[in-house]
Amino acid sequence: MQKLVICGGNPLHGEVVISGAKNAALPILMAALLPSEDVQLDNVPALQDVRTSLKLLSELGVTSESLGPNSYLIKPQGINHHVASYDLVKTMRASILVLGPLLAKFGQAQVSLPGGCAIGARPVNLHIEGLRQMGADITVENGYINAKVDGRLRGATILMDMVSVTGTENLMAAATLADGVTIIENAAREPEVEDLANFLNSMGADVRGAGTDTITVYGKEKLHGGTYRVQPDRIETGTFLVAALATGGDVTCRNTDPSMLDAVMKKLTEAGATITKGDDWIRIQAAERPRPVNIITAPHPAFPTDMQAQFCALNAIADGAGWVRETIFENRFMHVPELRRMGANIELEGNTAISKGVKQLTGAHVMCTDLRASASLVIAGLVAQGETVVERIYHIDRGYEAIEKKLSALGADIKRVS
Ligand SMILES: CC(=O)N[C@H]1[C@@H](OP(=O)(O)OP(=O)(O)OC[C@H]2O[C@@H](n3ccc(=O)[nH]c3=O)[C@H](O)[C@@H]2O)O[C@H](CO)[C@@H](O)[C@@H]1O
Ligand SMILES: C=C(OP(=O)(O)O)C(=O)O
Repeated sequence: MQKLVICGGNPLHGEVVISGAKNAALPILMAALLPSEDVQLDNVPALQDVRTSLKLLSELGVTSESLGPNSYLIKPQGINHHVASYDLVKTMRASILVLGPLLAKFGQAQVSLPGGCAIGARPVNLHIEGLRQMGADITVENGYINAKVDGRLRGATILMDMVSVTGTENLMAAATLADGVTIIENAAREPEVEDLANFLNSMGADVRGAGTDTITVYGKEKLHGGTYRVQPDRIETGTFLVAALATGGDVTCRNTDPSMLDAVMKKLTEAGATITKGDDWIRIQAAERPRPVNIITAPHPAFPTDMQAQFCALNAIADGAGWVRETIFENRFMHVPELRRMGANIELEGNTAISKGVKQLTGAHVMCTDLRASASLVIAGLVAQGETVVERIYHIDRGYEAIEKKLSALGADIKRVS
């Protein structure tokens, strides 16, 4: 099994090019089965989750052709199978995003229940309830969601009980081929939802209001093909910004979008960073030991849960006490015991991680438990004294393209070993 070996202590300096967003690319790939013509997707990140998505699509009968390292031609004409099996769904929860598009286009879908994962139970009841309101007949048996509808899904007004990102995306994508108008209330406002809406509209869909809490979709009989560029990854950007500040560096993230990162940049500034930005870049300069910050995760535009683990690593070395409260997932502090192995002084009280910053972390063997927990361990390794060995890095490869290469180019001493 591969590991990352990091010798900490080098401040990060230079420029890093940000990849396309995992959490935008995955729903877009699944929605690429909706049209009746080919779709070209650009700026698709080279990630394990993308390879899993292409495999899932290929099992359905979608063929894809690589047009370069980050571009694919998706050909949805050959779909002859409507089942997303447990073997693939268990490795990537976002597989659930195939449910809405398959049902809308073919009137049937069988998708394995994703089940719980390290960060929480993560049920999909809102996806199922919304599709039922659109006329689908859905049963859950033997670990599979079996969905069918006679004819087309029907437009409906759906009030979501909770804000759900993939729930909103599944219903929005399904609604593009429904008969009539669908209104999704209490919709997620995450930038990835907007990116999916823009992609759907580029194929002739009529989706309005994405980025607000009410999305209206005017259903069409069919969608056409096209070309679309996936938005930059705001979480990868945020991760590099935190790594730069933690190491006392000076880093510019290129090919990104600062408008998606207000809450993160606010906390970085509170932590003592100087931030400058342009339309598609952000520069962070560290001046002193980071100051501690207090964070509450919440749906966009508030602070993203996908960035809290990285800030736990930052607070661990900050000059004073700070806390991080997680309100989205019930078990998203798996990184804390690992950070403690490196000398961090962090206490867990319910859903809050309270940290008393230490001057120096020390290298240790640590283990990844989930994607962003892995990122926090890498950041801790970059600042720790001595060698840190990060194990089970398949988690990090789900969501960070060539992380060790990008960090090495910024001056980090990091290598991947088998
Ligand atoms: C592929 C992708 O885009 N993943 C992101 C997406 O996950 P995902 O879309 O799975 O997360 P949700 O927004 O759905 O989850 C938010 C909360 O709602 C709950 N819930 C959700 C659906 C449902 O049917 N019932 C229910 O109770 C969840 O358990 C969780 O407590 O948004 C999360 C929250 O920003 C991010 O951390 C993930 O990186
Ligand atoms: C939790 C995440 O992803 P997923 O929903 O795919 O597990 C993430 O991107 O941080």
